[in-house]
Amino acid sequence: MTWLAAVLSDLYPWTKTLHVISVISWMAGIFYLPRLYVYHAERVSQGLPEAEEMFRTMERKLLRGIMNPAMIATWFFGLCLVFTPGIVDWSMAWPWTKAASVLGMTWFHHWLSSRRKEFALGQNQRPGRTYRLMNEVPTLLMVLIVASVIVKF
Ligand code: HEM
Repeated sequence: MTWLAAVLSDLYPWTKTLHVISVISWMAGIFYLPRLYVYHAERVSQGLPEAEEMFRTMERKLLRGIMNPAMIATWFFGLCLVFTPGIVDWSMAWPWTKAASVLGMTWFHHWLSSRRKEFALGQNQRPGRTYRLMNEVPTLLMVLIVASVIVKF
């Protein structure tokens, strides 16, 4: 065992603690930001321009201040867990369903980030209903991820 593998093994419970804390912060934003977009899209279409600036500030702070750092921390501690000896058995299905789902979650994060830039420029074309529907994407991925790591099929 290399020194790095030994360090990762010693730190395992703490790495997992930090992974789950980062996950909670990331998911809080992933579920809240599309809700903000629903209200933002609907308020603007109702002609309330004074609300526009407040929504833009809330969206920017949530994405840059919480979601981006939380996503990076989730990936960092998640990959530390992957490289911890004896944790991931790639001959099982769960690491693959988890990997596919976290890639999907990361794609969704970037999709939200692109939509934020459109809102910031006043160029959102999508109705509130689109954001309501898209809110189901992270819910489905979360179910797959949690079942993968807990059931370990
Ligand atoms: C972003 C890339 C991610 C990687 C590389 C990753 C990887 C891992 C690994 C290897 C474990 C250790 C499993 C074990 O100790 O048996 C783990 C645990 C866990 N992950 Fe992730 N993960 C990622 C993202 C996520 C996300 C987005 C969620 C939730 C939506 C999540 C939720 C969890 C939970 C709840 C555990 C603890 C399960 C337990 O042992 O009780 N992970 N992760």
